[in-house]
Amino acid sequence: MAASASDVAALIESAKKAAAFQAVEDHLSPTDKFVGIGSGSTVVYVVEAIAAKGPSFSANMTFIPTGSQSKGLIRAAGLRLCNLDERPVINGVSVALDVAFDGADEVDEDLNLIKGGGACLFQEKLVAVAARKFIAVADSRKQSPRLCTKWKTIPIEVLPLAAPDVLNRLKAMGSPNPVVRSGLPSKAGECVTDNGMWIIDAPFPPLLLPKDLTAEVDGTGKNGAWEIGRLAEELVKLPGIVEIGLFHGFNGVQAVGLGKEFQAQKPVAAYFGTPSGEVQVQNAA
Ligand SMILES: O=C[C@H](O)[C@H](O)[C@H](O)COP(=O)(O)O
Repeated sequence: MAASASDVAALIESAKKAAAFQAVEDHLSPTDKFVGIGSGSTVVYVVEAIAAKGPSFSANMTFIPTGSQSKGLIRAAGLRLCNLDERPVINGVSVALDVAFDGADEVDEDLNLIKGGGACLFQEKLVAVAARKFIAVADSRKQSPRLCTKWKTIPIEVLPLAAPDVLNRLKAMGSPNPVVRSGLPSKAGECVTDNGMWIIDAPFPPLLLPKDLTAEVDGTGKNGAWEIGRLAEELVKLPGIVEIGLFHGFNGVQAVGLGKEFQAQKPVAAYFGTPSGEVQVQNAA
Protein backbone atom coordinates (compact mmCIF):
# COMPACT_ATOMS: atom_id res chain seq x y z
CA MET A 1 0.00 0.00 0.00
CA ALA A 2 1.35 3.44 -0.93
CA ALA A 3 2.26 5.75 1.97
CA SER A 4 -0.31 8.48 2.63
CA ALA A 5 0.57 12.14 2.12
CA SER A 6 0.64 12.66 5.89
CA ASP A 7 3.00 9.68 6.34
CA VAL A 8 5.33 11.15 3.71
CA ALA A 9 5.19 14.58 5.35
CA ALA A 10 6.01 13.03 8.75
CA LEU A 11 8.98 11.16 7.27
CA ILE A 12 10.30 14.39 5.75
CA GLU A 13 9.98 16.21 9.05
CA SER A 14 11.79 13.44 10.92
CA ALA A 15 14.52 13.48 8.25
CA LYS A 16 15.03 17.22 8.71
CA LYS A 17 15.07 16.81 12.48
CA ALA A 18 17.64 14.01 12.37
CA ALA A 19 19.91 16.10 10.09
CA ALA A 20 19.64 19.14 12.35
CA PHE A 21 20.32 17.23 15.58
CA GLN A 22 23.35 15.47 14.03
CA ALA A 23 24.74 18.73 12.61
CA VAL A 24 24.46 20.47 15.98
CA GLU A 25 26.05 17.49 17.74
CA ASP A 26 29.00 17.48 15.31
CA HIS A 27 29.58 21.21 14.86
CA LEU A 28 28.40 23.21 17.86
CA SER A 29 31.14 23.24 20.46
CA PRO A 30 30.47 24.28 24.08
CA THR A 31 33.20 26.90 23.67
CA ASP A 32 31.51 28.61 20.69
CA LYS A 33 30.47 32.17 21.41
CA PHE A 34 28.64 33.45 18.30
CA VAL A 35 26.31 31.19 16.36
CA GLY A 36 24.34 32.00 13.19
CA ILE A 37 20.79 30.68 12.92
CA GLY A 38 19.33 30.52 9.41
CA SER A 39 15.77 30.46 8.14
CA GLY A 40 13.24 27.92 6.98
CA SER A 41 11.58 24.79 8.29
CA THR A 42 14.74 22.73 8.93
CA VAL A 43 16.42 25.34 11.06
CA VAL A 44 13.53 25.05 13.52
CA TYR A 45 15.06 21.69 14.49
CA VAL A 46 18.55 23.23 14.79
CA VAL A 47 17.20 25.56 17.46
CA GLU A 48 15.35 22.65 19.07
CA ALA A 49 18.60 20.66 19.17
CA ILE A 50 20.47 23.55 20.79
CA ALA A 51 17.70 24.11 23.35
CA ALA A 52 17.66 20.38 24.12
CA LYS A 53 21.25 20.64 25.32
CA GLY A 54 20.02 22.72 28.24
CA PRO A 55 20.54 26.33 29.31
CA SER A 56 24.03 25.81 30.73
CA PHE A 57 25.33 24.59 27.34
CA SER A 58 24.37 27.83 25.59
CA ALA A 59 24.76 30.21 28.54
CA ASN A 60 27.87 31.82 27.02
CA MET A 61 26.60 31.78 23.44
CA THR A 62 25.00 34.57 21.44
CA PHE A 63 22.80 33.80 18.44
CA ILE A 64 22.73 35.85 15.24
CA PRO A 65 19.51 35.65 13.16
CA THR A 66 19.05 35.76 9.38
CA GLY A 67 15.63 37.40 9.43
CA SER A 68 12.47 37.82 11.42
CA GLN A 69 11.52 34.11 11.53
CA SER A 70 14.98 33.26 12.78
CA LYS A 71 14.85 36.04 15.37
CA GLY A 72 11.56 34.63 16.64
CA LEU A 73 13.02 31.13 16.92
CA ILE A 74 16.00 32.38 18.94
CA ARG A 75 13.76 34.40 21.27
CA ALA A 76 11.20 31.62 21.74
CA ALA A 77 13.97 29.19 22.73
CA GLY A 78 15.21 31.64 25.36
CA LEU A 79 18.61 32.01 23.65
CA ARG A 80 20.61 35.25 23.67
CA LEU A 81 19.93 37.28 20.52
CA CYS A 82 22.23 39.76 18.80
CA ASN A 83 21.72 41.31 15.38
CA LEU A 84 24.52 40.89 12.86
CA ASP A 85 25.53 44.56 13.04
CA GLU A 86 25.52 44.64 16.84
CA ARG A 87 28.18 42.03 17.57
CA PRO A 88 31.34 43.17 19.33
CA VAL A 89 34.12 44.85 17.39
CA ILE A 90 37.66 43.84 18.28
CA ASN A 91 40.60 45.75 16.77
CA GLY A 92 38.19 47.46 14.40
CA VAL A 93 36.69 44.21 13.10
CA SER A 94 33.33 42.66 14.05
CA VAL A 95 33.94 39.25 15.63
CA ALA A 96 33.51 36.26 13.34
CA LEU A 97 30.71 33.83 14.05
CA ASP A 98 32.13 30.49 15.18
CA VAL A 99 29.53 28.56 13.23
CA ALA A 100 26.32 29.19 11.29
CA PHE A 101 23.58 26.62 10.54
CA ASP A 102 21.10 27.06 7.72
CA GLY A 103 18.77 25.14 5.41
CA ALA A 104 19.02 24.88 1.62
CA ASP A 105 16.71 24.34 -1.34
CA GLU A 106 19.26 22.40 -3.40
CA VAL A 107 22.85 21.28 -2.78
CA ASP A 108 25.13 20.13 -5.58
CA GLU A 109 28.02 17.70 -5.43
CA ASP A 110 30.50 20.56 -4.78
CA LEU A 111 28.35 21.98 -1.92
CA ASN A 112 27.11 24.95 -3.94
CA LEU A 113 23.63 25.90 -2.75
CA ILE A 114 20.38 27.38 -3.96
CA LYS A 115 18.71 29.30 -1.15
CA GLY A 116 15.82 31.73 -0.89
CA GLY A 117 12.87 29.37 -1.34
CA GLY A 118 11.47 31.07 1.78
CA ALA A 119 12.57 34.55 0.62
CA CYS A 120 15.37 34.91 3.19
CA LEU A 121 18.52 34.67 1.10
CA PHE A 122 20.08 38.13 1.62
CA GLN A 123 20.55 38.11 5.39
CA GLU A 124 21.41 34.40 5.19
CA LYS A 125 24.32 35.19 2.90
CA LEU A 126 25.53 37.98 5.19
CA VAL A 127 25.52 35.58 8.14
CA ALA A 128 27.16 32.72 6.18
CA VAL A 129 30.06 34.91 5.04
CA ALA A 130 30.55 36.25 8.58
CA ALA A 131 30.99 32.70 9.93
CA ARG A 132 34.21 30.70 10.12
CA LYS A 133 32.20 27.55 9.58
CA PHE A 134 28.89 27.24 7.74
CA ILE A 135 26.82 24.04 7.96
CA ALA A 136 23.83 23.23 5.74
CA VAL A 137 20.97 21.08 7.04
CA ALA A 138 18.28 19.53 4.87
CA ASP A 139 16.44 16.38 3.98
CA SER A 140 17.76 14.14 1.23
CA ARG A 141 15.38 15.54 -1.42
CA LYS A 142 17.71 18.53 -1.59
CA GLN A 143 20.75 16.54 -2.77
CA SER A 144 21.42 16.98 -6.45
CA PRO A 145 24.34 16.56 -8.86
CA ARG A 146 23.88 20.08 -10.31
CA LEU A 147 21.89 23.10 -9.13
CA CYS A 148 18.63 23.90 -10.97
CA THR A 149 18.00 20.18 -11.52
CA LYS A 150 15.35 19.67 -8.84
CA TRP A 151 14.90 23.27 -7.64
CA LYS A 152 14.61 24.74 -11.11
CA THR A 153 14.78 28.46 -10.38
CA ILE A 154 17.29 30.81 -8.76
CA PRO A 155 15.66 33.14 -6.21
CA ILE A 156 16.93 36.69 -6.76
CA GLU A 157 16.21 39.57 -4.36
CA VAL A 158 15.48 42.79 -6.26
CA LEU A 159 14.57 46.38 -5.62
CA PRO A 160 10.84 46.50 -6.57
CA LEU A 161 11.38 49.53 -8.83
CA ALA A 162 13.96 47.61 -10.84
CA ALA A 163 11.95 44.39 -11.24
CA PRO A 164 10.69 44.96 -14.83
CA ASP A 165 14.20 45.75 -16.13
CA VAL A 166 15.77 42.88 -14.21
CA LEU A 167 13.18 40.48 -15.69
CA ASN A 168 14.11 41.64 -19.22
CA ARG A 169 17.84 41.30 -18.54
CA LEU A 170 17.36 37.81 -17.11
CA LYS A 171 15.50 36.77 -20.26
CA ALA A 172 18.37 38.14 -22.35
CA MET A 173 20.72 35.96 -20.30
CA GLY A 174 18.73 32.87 -21.25
CA SER A 175 16.33 32.51 -18.32
CA PRO A 176 12.99 31.45 -19.80
CA ASN A 177 10.07 33.11 -18.05
CA PRO A 178 11.51 34.60 -14.84
CA VAL A 179 8.68 35.82 -12.56
CA VAL A 180 8.21 38.07 -9.56
CA ARG A 181 7.18 35.77 -6.69
CA SER A 182 3.61 36.19 -5.51
CA GLY A 183 2.80 36.55 -1.83
CA LEU A 184 -0.29 34.35 -2.22
CA PRO A 185 -1.90 32.54 -0.49
CA SER A 186 -0.98 34.53 2.63
CA LYS A 187 -0.47 37.96 1.06
CA ALA A 188 -2.12 39.56 -1.97
CA GLY A 189 0.43 41.04 -4.35
CA GLU A 190 4.17 40.38 -4.38
CA CYS A 191 6.16 38.47 -1.78
CA VAL A 192 8.03 41.16 0.20
CA THR A 193 11.27 40.15 1.91
CA ASP A 194 12.47 41.09 5.40
CA ASN A 195 14.43 43.84 3.63
CA GLY A 196 11.41 45.33 1.83
CA MET A 197 12.51 43.85 -1.52
CA TRP A 198 10.86 41.45 -3.98
CA ILE A 199 11.99 38.03 -5.10
CA ILE A 200 12.32 37.03 -8.75
CA ASP A 201 12.42 33.29 -9.43
CA ALA A 202 14.57 32.83 -12.51
CA PRO A 203 14.62 29.41 -14.18
CA PHE A 204 17.94 28.25 -15.65
CA PRO A 205 19.03 24.93 -17.10
CA PRO A 206 21.17 22.83 -14.70
CA LEU A 207 24.25 24.87 -13.68
CA LEU A 208 27.65 23.54 -14.66
CA LEU A 209 30.60 23.10 -12.34
CA PRO A 210 34.09 24.21 -13.42
CA LYS A 211 34.94 20.54 -14.06
CA ASP A 212 32.16 20.35 -16.69
CA LEU A 213 33.70 23.01 -18.92
CA THR A 214 35.27 22.09 -22.25
CA ALA A 215 36.59 23.98 -25.27
CA GLU A 216 33.07 23.91 -26.72
CA VAL A 217 31.13 24.56 -23.50
CA ASP A 218 32.70 27.55 -21.75
CA GLY A 219 29.89 28.15 -19.24
CA THR A 220 29.18 31.71 -20.37
CA GLY A 221 25.54 31.05 -21.17
CA LYS A 222 25.85 30.08 -24.83
CA ASN A 223 23.01 27.68 -25.60
CA GLY A 224 21.86 28.19 -22.03
CA ALA A 225 24.90 26.53 -20.45
CA TRP A 226 26.04 28.56 -17.48
CA GLU A 227 28.76 27.67 -15.01
CA ILE A 228 27.70 28.72 -11.48
CA GLY A 229 30.52 31.20 -10.84
CA ARG A 230 30.14 32.90 -14.21
CA LEU A 231 26.38 33.17 -13.89
CA ALA A 232 26.66 34.53 -10.34
CA GLU A 233 29.22 37.10 -11.47
CA GLU A 234 26.92 38.33 -14.27
CA LEU A 235 23.83 38.39 -12.06
CA VAL A 236 25.33 40.49 -9.28
CA LYS A 237 26.40 43.05 -11.90
CA LEU A 238 22.78 43.70 -12.93
CA PRO A 239 21.57 47.01 -11.45
CA GLY A 240 18.60 46.43 -9.16
CA ILE A 241 19.66 42.98 -7.98
CA VAL A 242 20.32 43.16 -4.26
CA GLU A 243 21.50 39.56 -3.76
CA ILE A 244 21.19 36.19 -5.40
CA GLY A 245 20.25 32.83 -3.92
CA LEU A 246 23.35 31.08 -5.26
CA PHE A 247 25.88 30.31 -2.51
CA HIS A 248 29.01 29.35 -4.39
CA GLY A 249 32.78 29.77 -4.63
CA PHE A 250 34.61 28.47 -1.59
CA ASN A 251 33.93 27.64 2.05
CA GLY A 252 35.27 29.19 5.24
CA VAL A 253 38.24 26.85 5.62
CA GLN A 254 39.30 27.41 2.00
CA ALA A 255 38.74 31.17 2.42
CA VAL A 256 41.30 31.41 5.23
CA GLY A 257 43.83 29.62 3.02
CA LEU A 258 43.06 32.05 0.22
CA GLY A 259 43.23 35.11 2.48
CA LYS A 260 39.59 35.83 1.65
CA GLU A 261 37.97 35.66 5.07
CA PHE A 262 34.40 36.96 5.12
CA GLN A 263 33.79 36.01 1.49
CA ALA A 264 33.05 32.32 1.93
CA GLN A 265 29.51 31.40 0.93
CA LYS A 266 29.64 27.62 0.76
CA PRO A 267 29.17 25.25 3.69
CA VAL A 268 31.99 23.02 4.91
CA ALA A 269 29.43 20.23 5.27
CA ALA A 270 25.83 19.47 4.42
CA TYR A 271 23.71 17.13 6.55
CA PHE A 272 20.86 15.28 4.83
CA GLY A 273 18.26 13.32 6.75
CA THR A 274 16.83 10.36 4.83
CA PRO A 275 13.37 8.76 5.06
CA SER A 276 14.98 5.66 6.59
CA GLY A 277 16.19 7.73 9.55
CA GLU A 278 19.87 7.86 8.57
CA VAL A 279 21.82 11.07 8.17
CA GLN A 280 24.18 11.41 5.22
CA VAL A 281 26.99 13.91 5.58
CA GLN A 282 28.53 15.55 2.53
CA ASN A 283 31.85 17.12 3.53
CA ALA A 284 33.90 19.60 1.54
CA ALA A 285 36.67 17.91 -0.44
O1 LIG B 1 14.63 31.51 2.08
C1 LIG B 1 14.71 30.53 2.77
C2 LIG B 1 15.95 29.85 3.10
O2 LIG B 1 16.97 29.96 2.16
C3 LIG B 1 15.77 28.41 3.59
O3 LIG B 1 16.89 28.10 4.34
C4 LIG B 1 15.60 27.41 2.46
O4 LIG B 1 14.50 27.78 1.65
C5 LIG B 1 15.38 25.98 2.99
O5 LIG B 1 14.20 25.95 3.72
P1 LIG B 1 13.60 24.61 4.34
O6 LIG B 1 14.50 24.19 5.44
O7 LIG B 1 12.24 25.02 4.80
O8 LIG B 1 13.53 23.62 3.22
